[in-house]
Amino acid sequence: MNPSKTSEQTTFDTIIVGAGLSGLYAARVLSKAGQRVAVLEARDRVGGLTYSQYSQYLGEYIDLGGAWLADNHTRMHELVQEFNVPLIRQFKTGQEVTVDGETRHTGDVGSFPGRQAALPELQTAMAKLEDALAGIDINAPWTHAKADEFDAMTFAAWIEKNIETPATREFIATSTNAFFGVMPEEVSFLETLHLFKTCGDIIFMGDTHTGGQAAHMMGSQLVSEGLAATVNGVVSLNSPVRRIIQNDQSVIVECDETTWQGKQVICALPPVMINRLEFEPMLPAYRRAFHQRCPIGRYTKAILTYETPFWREQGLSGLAGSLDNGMTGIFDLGDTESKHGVISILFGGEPSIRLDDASKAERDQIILDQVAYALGDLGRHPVEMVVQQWVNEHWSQGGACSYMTTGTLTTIGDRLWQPCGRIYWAGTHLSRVWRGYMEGACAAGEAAANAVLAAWACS
Ligand SMILES: Cc1cc2nc3c(=O)[nH]c(=O)nc-3n(C[C@H](O)[C@H](O)[C@H](O)COP(=O)(O)OP(=O)(O)OC[C@H]3O[C@@H](n4cnc5c(N)ncnc54)[C@H](O)[C@@H]3O)c2cc1C
Repeated sequence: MNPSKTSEQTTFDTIIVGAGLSGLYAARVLSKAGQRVAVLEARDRVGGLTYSQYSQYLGEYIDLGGAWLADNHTRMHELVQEFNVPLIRQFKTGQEVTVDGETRHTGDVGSFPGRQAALPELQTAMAKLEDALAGIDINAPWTHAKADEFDAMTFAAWIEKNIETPATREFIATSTNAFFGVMPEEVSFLETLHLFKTCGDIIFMGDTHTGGQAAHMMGSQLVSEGLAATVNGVVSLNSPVRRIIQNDQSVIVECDETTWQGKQVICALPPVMINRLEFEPMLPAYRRAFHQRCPIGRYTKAILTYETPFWREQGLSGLAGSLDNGMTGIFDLGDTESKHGVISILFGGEPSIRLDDASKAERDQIILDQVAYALGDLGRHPVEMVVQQWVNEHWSQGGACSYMTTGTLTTIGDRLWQPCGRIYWAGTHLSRVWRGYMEGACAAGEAAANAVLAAWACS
């Protein structure tokens, strides 16, 4: 797929930087419209934050990045069907577990076991949050009546001000850790509201019936591979982009040993990765400020495989959460007929921090301890265990979502979607639906491609 490694220029209509779902979806829209496209990817694979490995033991793919879909992830569902990617409804028969240190609380799925102290104030807290959410315009969150106040405070500050019970505070605080890999102390409250609003609401995001955790793929990277195979042009792997030069007529995109020319470029990278690129001329100050004020969250995900789904025999569903931030969540990845057991355990935001700098042995021990506390001691003996620490991935620097710090949305929010000359922007962080999710990545890619096509039609 790579053009020869020379300094020869290769000319396309649009150059797309990044072969994650967003870049590839943009490539799909442009290809269908008849454009010739080059997608340049730094890694030796497509898919970005979707990354699948084949398990010899299970005879199927396991996912170390994005996997779950809500029923209203329409673009992703179409792709899943088109590329025959296995999709399993979330198994949820049996009891749910909440661990608090080594103590295990059990209850019906959705009954918040172990969270009794949080429940009396939970309804009031949720009503306050819903109230704030109601005023958010997805296309212009900076127009909220309290935009300045909300953007000057972190989500943690809002929780502190509005929720009295420590247990309820803790419960609400887990949401950004879990859904975006971001601690409430790190993110603007206005930005938090926008993130939630693009996904529907906070309850729907964690819902296992039709919401954010309704069904999961076994092989999400197959979607990106399918998209890459249908690009009208080139997908060039091992091609880290270093510099983007634009003038009145065209853009030149430089990799280490190749140079690409196009009429415009779509940059489909998270801001932390855009910060590493050189632009000539320099990007406007507001755009540089945005990229500097939009870090990415922390996610570590592990998949553990067992001879049998032993927890089911004990009446457990395999769904588990944590009261003390020991981990974020455990999910059973099997279907009702599964012979083998397979679970996913996620450490998002705060729970991920203690894994980030741990040795491999310490990290694995923490993971196995958490599984054992939730599902029992048999959890210490997986047949296979694969761990992905996204903060330590050179070409991602974290996951799942880029988030804006305080004061960013209100100062530069209204220009986030604007192209800078011939440079257009994509990536899930710019989506108006399901920001931070695979659906959001596709939607942002589609929006950027449509903007390119609109400009093309006028030229
Ligand atoms: C552990 C984990 C679990 C998740 N779970 C879910 C889930 O269940 N459901 C869901 O919907 N979403 C989930 N997500 C989020 C989802 O995977 C992402 O939102 C989505 O894949 C992001 O796509 P993207 O194209 O915007 O960005 P990315 O996937 O980050 O794509 C950017 C691409 O650019 C490349 N790149 C970087 N720098 C350069 C450069 N200089 N030159 C060329 N290429 C470069 C990268 O290698 C990458 O391929 C999860 C993410 C993680 C990490």
